Amino acid sequence: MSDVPLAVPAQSLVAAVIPAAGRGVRLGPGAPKALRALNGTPMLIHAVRALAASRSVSLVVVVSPPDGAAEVKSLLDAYELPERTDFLVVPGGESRQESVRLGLDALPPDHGIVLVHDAARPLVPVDTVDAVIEAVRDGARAVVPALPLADTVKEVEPQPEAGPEPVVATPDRSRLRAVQTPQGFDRATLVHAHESVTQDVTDDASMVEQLGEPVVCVPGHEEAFKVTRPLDLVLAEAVLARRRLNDGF
Ligand SMILES: Nc1ccn([C@@H]2O[C@H](COP(=O)(O)OP(=O)(O)OP(=O)(O)O)[C@@H](O)[C@H]2O)c(=O)n1
Ligand SMILES: C[C@](O)(CO)[C@H](O)COP(=O)(O)O
Repeated sequence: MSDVPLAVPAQSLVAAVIPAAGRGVRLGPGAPKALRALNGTPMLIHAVRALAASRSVSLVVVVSPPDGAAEVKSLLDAYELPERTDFLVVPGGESRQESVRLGLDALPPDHGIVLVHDAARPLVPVDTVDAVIEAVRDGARAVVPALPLADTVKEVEPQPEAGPEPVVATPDRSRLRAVQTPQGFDRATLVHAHESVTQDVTDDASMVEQLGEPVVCVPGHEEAFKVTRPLDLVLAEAVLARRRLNDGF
């Protein structure tokens, strides 16, 4: 366990860091993934609106592609966003982990709760954002939204060449969860994790786990899926179309 004291008063301000510096290699050729359009609006703007929809989030720090800070600032100026929320843009790094750290470095001192949310999860519902914040306010150091798995999962022995991979094990699916973002943290715990863990990780909560600190899951949401491959764009636009129908415009 770390000796970082837990100090999240009920009225702590909440900041969201949105890593958006990835190239989107798995999506195929084109602009950096966060800047590609979903129904005519950049994915990043959908993600920023999704986080700023929470009345608890007073600051959003966007971590832009390394040479894209000016373009991202122009986008934030061009699209309608809630006036109660402040926005900052900082250039990102080579890995998601580095981009998140650069976002954390830019936070002003007065925000005690930090959410980290992938720009690539543009459709997360506000109820999921609020559930994560509430769990941190209730005393958790690290909170991840998560869903049970729909598929059986096999552990395999990866092969150097393409070809059949021997199965090593079939983990008990009932104990596995697919985790999403926003992941929510007591700020001091997350900063300490980013200062201490040097190993490559794929999410922020696993850095907190490496400190020996508890991480808890709250229910995630199907619409918080990550836009990773081309088919995910089709799904995202279908979700937006369904929302427009449900909203009656
Ligand atoms: N150097 C990086 C790499 C990723 N990300 C961000 O981390 C989130 C999750 O990453 P992922 O979905 O893997 O995005 P990409 O790295 O862009 O995708 P790919 O691996 O296909 O290139 C995305 O919002 C992405 O912009 C980032 O800020 N900085
Ligand atoms: C952080 C994350 O979205 C949680 O599921 C995921 O680990 C990011 O992985 P990626 O391969 O960098 O997209």
